[in-house]
Amino acid sequence: MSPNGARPARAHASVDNLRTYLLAAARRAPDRPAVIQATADGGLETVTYGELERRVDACVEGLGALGLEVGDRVILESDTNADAVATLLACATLGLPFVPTSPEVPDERLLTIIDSAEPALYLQSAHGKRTGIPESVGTARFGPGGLTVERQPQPRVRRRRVVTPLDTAYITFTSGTTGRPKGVVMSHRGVIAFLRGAEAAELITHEDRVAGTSPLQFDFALFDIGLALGHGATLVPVPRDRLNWPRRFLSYLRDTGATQVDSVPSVWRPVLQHEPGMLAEMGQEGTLRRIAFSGENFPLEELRRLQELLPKAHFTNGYGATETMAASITEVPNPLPAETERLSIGYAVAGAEMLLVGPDGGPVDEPGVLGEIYLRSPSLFSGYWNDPEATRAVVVPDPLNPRSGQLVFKTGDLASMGEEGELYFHGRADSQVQIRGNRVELGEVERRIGQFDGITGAVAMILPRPEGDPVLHAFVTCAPDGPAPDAKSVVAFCRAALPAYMVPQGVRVVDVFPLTVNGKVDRAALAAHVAS
Ligand SMILES: Nc1ncnc2c1ncn2[C@@H]1O[C@H](COS(=O)(=O)NC(=O)C[C@H](N)c2cccc(Br)c2)[C@@H](O)[C@H]1O
Repeated sequence: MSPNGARPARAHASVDNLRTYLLAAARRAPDRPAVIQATADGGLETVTYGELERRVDACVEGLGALGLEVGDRVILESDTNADAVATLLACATLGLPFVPTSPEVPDERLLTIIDSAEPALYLQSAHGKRTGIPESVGTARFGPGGLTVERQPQPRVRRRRVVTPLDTAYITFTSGTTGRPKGVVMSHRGVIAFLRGAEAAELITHEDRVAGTSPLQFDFALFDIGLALGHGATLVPVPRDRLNWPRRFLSYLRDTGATQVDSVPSVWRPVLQHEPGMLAEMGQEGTLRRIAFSGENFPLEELRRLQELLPKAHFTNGYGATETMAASITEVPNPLPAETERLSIGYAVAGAEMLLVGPDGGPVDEPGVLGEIYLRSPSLFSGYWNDPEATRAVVVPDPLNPRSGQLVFKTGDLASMGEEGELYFHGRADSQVQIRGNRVELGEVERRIGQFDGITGAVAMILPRPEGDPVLHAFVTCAPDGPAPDAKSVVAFCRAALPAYMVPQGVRVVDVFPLTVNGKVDRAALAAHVAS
């Protein structure tokens, strides 16, 4: 087929594509607010669905003139805002996978991602500060008026004529805990399948204002964009400099009229510590209708405190991995019953199903027995970028029907089943370790330590030792006004309630828990504490 040098391929309006799905509201109600965001001078501005679509098309025109081929990667570096959304929707329109990243990602990590993804183009906003992009990559800046090209991408042969639902919407590089970061390749069909499944959870209506707090490279941010725009609601991206100051964070939520806040659990820690009063006031105002969290366990003591301050709000536990965007969205009772010791991750979203598989590879049917979660889902990713071996390890034949050709996602998470088949998360399979032949339940150690007077948070982990058994260590944060607990009392407190092998050898007080760029507790950083 002769190269289609003429005009770029586009997604047909009736076919699943992120742009079509997320701008549907633009057709129905162009004047409704799509994004409410901070302006440079500290004010707020509203971008309507009609204006958003105009910005998308301006960017499509700029991108379309660069001669890129469907599948060519575009690095998109930005905080979450209307122009970033317009740019990623423009990429979607042309079948250009965007690789989201954000200004606080270190240079060498960005270069690793560029080295792996071999992008055609690197995009940042008009005031982006990144330099040092390799010569082989084109560079441009995006803004409300479209693109300003600085360095043309290298010419490519264009063969593709159609953008299909199976084409890649984005590739997000996970901070792979081990070695090289893995690029999760997600198709338009996969993303939209999850967003449609999430609609059945009826989290929001078109009147909601969803505050997003995750950096663009974390697919929680992409979920926030998809959830808000997919419902014709309003996205309220929270600027990074607001997140780090509890009072400013809460003021921003109040000023923008946010009705839902999506975040990892750690976002609430400083708010609970420094501004419980202001949060309680907002709880009484009733504007904040829902708190949705994902990414890791929400420590129950912290969750209970948050619920006390927001007695009218709904709480939602979102569980799942980037490889399927997510898996389940579960309402958390408010208040949490006193006897609850573990949050439910419920059932997979509509159209998907979680299965527990035992060590023998067969299904786990009885309640209370641990198994690994396998997820059957139309939002299954296309594979890890350029890593078929890693892909084959987690995209596996359906254990219930291996001959069918059906593939499921092997999550690496352990869970047990309740009486009605709802699941309870028990941690990562690869973080389950034995101490003297006994499986250690880190969550149980953390829960026990969290009950010690004056301790506000606990993280337990197993540290390998060059010789002999791995060692169980605990890190704790304490109430600022209370006395720092001494390690011996904490160890004794654990010994009184836990089997010997689950009693930490070392207990170390830290001011705050270190966090990864995505806001999860950075366990590697804590482990380095001990090694130092
Ligand atoms: N709710 C939990 N309780 C406990 N452990 C959780 C929860 N959510 C995850 N995890 C853990 O994090 C792993 C996965 O990490 S990830 O790939 O970075 N993805 C994520 O964290 C976020 C996830 N893509 C996502 C994105 C958008 C919306 C939702 Br709704 C969920 C899972 O395999 C779990 O081990």
